[in-house]
Amino acid sequence: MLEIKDVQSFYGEALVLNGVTMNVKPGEVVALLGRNGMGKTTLIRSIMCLAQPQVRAGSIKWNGEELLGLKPHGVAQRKIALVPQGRRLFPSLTVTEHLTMIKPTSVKEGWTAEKIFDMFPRLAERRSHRGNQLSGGERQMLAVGRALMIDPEVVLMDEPSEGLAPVMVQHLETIIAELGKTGLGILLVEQNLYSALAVCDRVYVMETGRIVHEASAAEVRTDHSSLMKYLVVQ
Ligand SMILES: Nc1ncnc2c1ncn2[C@@H]1O[C@H](COP(=O)(O)OP(=O)(O)OP(=O)(O)O)[C@@H](O)[C@H]1O
Repeated sequence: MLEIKDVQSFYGEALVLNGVTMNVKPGEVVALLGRNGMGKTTLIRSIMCLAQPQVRAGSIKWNGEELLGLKPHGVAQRKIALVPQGRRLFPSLTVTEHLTMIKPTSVKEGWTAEKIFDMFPRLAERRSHRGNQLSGGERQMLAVGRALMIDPEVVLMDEPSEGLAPVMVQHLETIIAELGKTGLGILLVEQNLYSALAVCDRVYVMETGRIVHEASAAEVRTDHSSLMKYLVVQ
């Protein structure tokens, strides 16, 4: 289980996360909602121990072990994967190379490039295409596939549906729901309430660096009037 407690994160002297407490249990799809600039990406970066922001208070524990102070590759070694905002692919590497640079083809355990291609047939068709030759949807599929190649127990997804056509968003929702059923924990950063509700079990809402609301997805589906002031409605 991922347990975030009273986290305060700074960029320079600017306090951006001000006492964030939340958790993600195994097999749970948890949505972190909030408008632009509220601190969602900062929380993801804090969990991954990326160089910025600086976490100056609180704890981020994974199965009881403190993550703060680790290097990002140490976080990844603990089976925590990131699908970053903007996908961050290598323009000159092929689809296959993006996957096999994480795990060589000789390793047959866990996720393999072939299993990723089974999940995303479109990527299989494009396996020899380079990062800069892919559409936005294909890039997002590859970003998810690449994250899975570390055989994660939890995946942090930073606005994976951003900029995608509605049909791609639906495809991605199906994949996220299926992954959740396999026992993977997923922290899904979203701005769109309805997109999050299509897949998640639980919802947190962030506003200016604080969690201002927590509810089960079932509660929010029944009545989300109290959340609307915090969210983008599309
Ligand atoms: N590298 C940085 N240096 C200084 N301030 C930053 C940096 N990155 C983000 N911020 C500021 O921190 C605040 C939170 O940003 P963050 O990117 O975490 O928000 P967000 O909720 O993920 O929004 P978005 O959906 O736009 O990504 C914003 O005020 C932003 O301007």
